[in-house]
Amino acid sequence: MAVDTSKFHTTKCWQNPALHSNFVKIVEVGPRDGLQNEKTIVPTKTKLALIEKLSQTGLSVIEAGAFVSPKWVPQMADTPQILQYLDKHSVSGAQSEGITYPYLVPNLQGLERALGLGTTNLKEIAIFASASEGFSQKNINCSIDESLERFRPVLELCHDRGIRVRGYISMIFSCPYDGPTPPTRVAEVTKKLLDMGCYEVSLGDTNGTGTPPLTSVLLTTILSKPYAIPVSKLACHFHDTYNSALVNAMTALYLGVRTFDSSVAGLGGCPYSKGATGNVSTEDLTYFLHGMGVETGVNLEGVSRVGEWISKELGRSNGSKVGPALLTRLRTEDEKEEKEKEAEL
Ligand SMILES: CC(C)(COP(=O)([O-])OP(=O)([O-])OC[C@H]1O[C@@H](n2cnc3c(N)ncnc32)[C@H](O)[C@@H]1OP(=O)([O-])[O-])[C@@H](O)C(=O)NCCC(=O)NCCSC(=O)C[C@@](C)(O)CC(=O)[O-]
Repeated sequence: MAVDTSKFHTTKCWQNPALHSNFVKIVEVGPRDGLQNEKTIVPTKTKLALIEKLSQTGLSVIEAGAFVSPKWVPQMADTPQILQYLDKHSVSGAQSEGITYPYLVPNLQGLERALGLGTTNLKEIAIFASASEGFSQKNINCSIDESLERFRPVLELCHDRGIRVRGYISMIFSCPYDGPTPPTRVAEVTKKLLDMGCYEVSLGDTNGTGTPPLTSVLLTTILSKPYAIPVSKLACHFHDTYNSALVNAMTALYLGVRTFDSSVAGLGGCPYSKGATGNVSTEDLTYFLHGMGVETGVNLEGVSRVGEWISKELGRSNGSKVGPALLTRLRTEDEKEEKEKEAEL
């Protein structure tokens, strides 16, 4: 019997009747998570061009850099110049208006470096904790509890200055140093970050070892008592190392998550998690979400062109499957149209 595939395009098979929002916010992390692991230092002008190009694709949040120690992550040493540039351009009414550009901040020193620049464009920062002790030590040189204590004055100062704070948690499923991560540990750290004043917590599958059952168990644990964290406070940050980011996103979508992080061209990796590759690409995530009948506000063709451009600039292969396929199809269609026009003359 023939299958009527047209139904697949109209039936919102993911839609849980208890959840109403049909909009997903995509947080683009390419300029930070995507570039932080590049071996050769990417010129500041390339980073700025990337941010400007991404700013024209309908994305509403673009993580722009990290005020971390330049000795630890040299690639992020020019973040002050990036913040200053974006400040000037948003003030003069450039296309970046209405877009949030958050920066990673590991401690008070990082926040003070950012505030010391005297810009008006610092609207949001992100602090980053870990669900595993081993990664916490390797990444930020302290235990999970110590990191939360370091974040307290950061949150207080941000609160005074009206700066929103997002929280990240790394190694939500497993850690290369400590092995499997208990879901209750992730739930505890999530609750602590929210209680301290983060408006949202992004759950990071840093090494991409998640699967749909693991995603389901983790989210159900966080959403259920005794944690009972509202799903609107959660975002998912899936790396695609084992090619499972989209099926995990599907699982999270079904459970009500409406914010996902991704990286143009699938750029990225974490300097302190060996073998970790990039986030799910923004192109693949956008195509998948649009195919599910979800709105994102992101222009898929536009972001695919940015993915093609940055891959060439960095001299690496494009980590997106959708971007190159879509652009090839569009070019083939254009050529066909040209030939038809010529034939008519
Ligand atoms: C947290 C520290 C600073 C601790 O590093 P430390 O060495 O323990 O810090 P310290 O307080 O002892 O200071 C040592 C030196 O660093 C300086 N320093 C201290 N703080 C800063 C700062 N903010 N900015 C600039 N300089 C700083 C400080 O001034 C001093 O300089 P010195 O006296 O030697 O010249 C360090 O470990 C660090 O910067 N780590 C960042 C690592 C990182 O960026 N990792 C990647 C991002 S996390 C990630 O990718 C995961 C995520 C978010 O995407 C989600 C996921 O996928 O899981």
